[in-house]
Amino acid sequence: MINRLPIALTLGDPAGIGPELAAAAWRELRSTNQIFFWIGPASLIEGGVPVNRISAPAEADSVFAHALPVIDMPCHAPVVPGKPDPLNAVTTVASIELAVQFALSGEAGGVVTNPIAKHVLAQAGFPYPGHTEFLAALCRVPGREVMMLASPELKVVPVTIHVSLRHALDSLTSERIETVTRLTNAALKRDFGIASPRLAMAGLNPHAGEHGMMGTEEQTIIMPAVERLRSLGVNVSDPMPPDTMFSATARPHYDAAICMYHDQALIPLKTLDMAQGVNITLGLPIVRTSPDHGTAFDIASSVTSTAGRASASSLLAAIRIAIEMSQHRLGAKK
Ligand SMILES: NC(=O)C1=CN([C@@H]2O[C@H](COP(=O)(O)OP(=O)(O)OC[C@H]3O[C@@H](n4cnc5c(N)ncnc54)[C@H](O)[C@@H]3O)[C@@H](O)[C@H]2O)C=CC1
Ligand SMILES: NCC(=O)COP(=O)(O)O
Repeated sequence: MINRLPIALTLGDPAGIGPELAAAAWRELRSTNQIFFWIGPASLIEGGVPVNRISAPAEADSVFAHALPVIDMPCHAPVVPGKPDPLNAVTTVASIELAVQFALSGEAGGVVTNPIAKHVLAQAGFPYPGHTEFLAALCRVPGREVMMLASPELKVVPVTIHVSLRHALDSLTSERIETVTRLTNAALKRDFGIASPRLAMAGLNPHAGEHGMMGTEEQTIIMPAVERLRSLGVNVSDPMPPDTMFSATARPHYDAAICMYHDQALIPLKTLDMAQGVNITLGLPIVRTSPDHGTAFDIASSVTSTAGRASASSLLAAIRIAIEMSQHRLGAKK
């Protein structure tokens, strides 16, 4: 089955590597049917990549083989690569909003986001800690958002996301673990075609608490969630020692690891495979993926002066997975 619905790719922070990656991704995909369009300032696409301004996603299909389709959305302040300006936050946010609108209306197969700098948006008054929470609000499902990072070797899901470690510990509840695990289980079936998902539950403490000697959250918070999940038919492990559960011998025994906090999940994934890691938001009515890396201000440059240091591999993986997820969902509707 070929999905002809194009993917909407957002601007991200215009001073980051997003514009350069959009151009690189088009070069790589222009002769395939992995069609996407970019929502951002057409003037930022450089390096000899032809641009064709479109006004609706449906126009992307006929344009894509010859030029990068762009819904032109100018920035308010001059864009200096590597030097983010909060004045341009309004365009960054508007690009995300429009992409979500296209996905909700069925005009786009899904949304792929280029990286944003959280602190830059915060300086401009943006009230969300990241895309994940903002997208849930735009889709009117706040609190149901679940972040998954996926690579060919590993899928991880942090139960708590963009909060300090201290706050993450305080906000860890059996209810949240149960909700995140149920949504992950459902997404593995719906979006990845895994009929009977196997889930690994991480412990929180060293040695998963060592029978209560090194912490009791495994017994008081995590295990009650595990028992409830099992009563609902979810195939989930007891809390596993976090230091060994990501080893090469452990990984083949599960389809995704449920982790207690952001870095417990993202450190193993990015260490194993930052180049192909993809960030996926589960729990939304739309498909949303993103590269696993950030804005990389340290290497951002205009394409004309670039040394070509930014790799588009994670963005390409994000586009491919968005298309695959969209196909799974379209197939399920038939
Ligand atoms: N999905 C998103 O919107 C994400 C946004 N961020 C944001 O990015 C900003 C910078 O975060 P950092 O922690 O510095 O992480 P980063 O991923 O932007 O950079 C870390 C290192 O990896 C390199 N790098 C990143 N992407 C690369 C690529 N495609 N090709 C080659 N090298 C690459 C960078 O040059 C840097 O040395 C932060 O403000 C953060 O909020 C971070 C992660 C995800
Ligand atoms: N560390 C992952 C990250 O920052 C991505 O967050 P989001 O912007 O996709 O919510």
